[in-house]
Amino acid sequence: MQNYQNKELILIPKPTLDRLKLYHRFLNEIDFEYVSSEIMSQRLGVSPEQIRKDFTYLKTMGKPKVGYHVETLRKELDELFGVRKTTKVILVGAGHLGKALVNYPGFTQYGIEIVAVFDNDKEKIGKFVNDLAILPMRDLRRVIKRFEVEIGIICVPKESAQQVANLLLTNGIKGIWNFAPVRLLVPDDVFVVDEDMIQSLLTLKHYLELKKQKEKHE
Ligand SMILES: NC(=O)c1ccc[n+]([C@@H]2O[C@H](COP(=O)([O-])OP(=O)(O)OC[C@H]3O[C@@H](n4cnc5c(N)ncnc54)[C@H](O)[C@@H]3O)[C@@H](O)[C@H]2O)c1
Repeated sequence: MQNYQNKELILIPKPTLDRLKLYHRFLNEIDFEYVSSEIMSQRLGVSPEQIRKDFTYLKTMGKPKVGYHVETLRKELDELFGVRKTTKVILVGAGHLGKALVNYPGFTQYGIEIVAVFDNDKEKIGKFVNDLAILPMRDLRRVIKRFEVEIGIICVPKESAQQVANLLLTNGIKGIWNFAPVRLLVPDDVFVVDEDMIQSLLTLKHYLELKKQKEKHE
């Protein structure tokens, strides 16, 4: 029952949340004092009405003819996404993708710190990715406890993903960023976000196909 209540706490619908992330990124790129929904609309391709509606989820109100105070909006969105608080993360699967993620320097800017990398391949254990030594799976519990890790990233082949997820959960992880192309089964109080670049590419391919077909018929 309690698990269900946890999920109920998310009041902002997913499409709105996705747009708020887009606005957040945009606000970090500009150095105006105020920004209007019209300007944001021109730059982001979202209608001004939609932007104003999305901002009703925040405390900040726009001023007529001036717009929104950028710094206040930025702070509020930082808070919404927990950017100013550091969240400790571990990654399992130090392969092609796992290494690329560990090597990516951009997470820290958003309050995400990868504190350890794990793998079950004896050949890899002890080797370094960036400045992190690859650890054996038996160290999982100790590291999660010591660093109070909240999120686990899964970068193992799909055949091992559920088993790795189970291990993460038994050791106290409550949020999983899953890159394996498989639907993970988890209890209700655990959040899983699936990431799939292939799906995004297929969407892009689909749009290009549509465009080609349209041009053929014109
Ligand atoms: N979501 C995306 O857009 C996207 C893009 C690329 C790859 N992937 C997926 O990410 C995963 C990793 O891809 P890759 O190319 O890096 O693979 P890879 O084979 O290079 O790396 C996988 C790593 O996982 C380790 N591993 C396997 N089973 C394990 C277990 N039970 N416990 C701990 N470690 C284990 C392996 O030793 C290896 O180091 C795959 O599931 C792949 O399909 C997703």
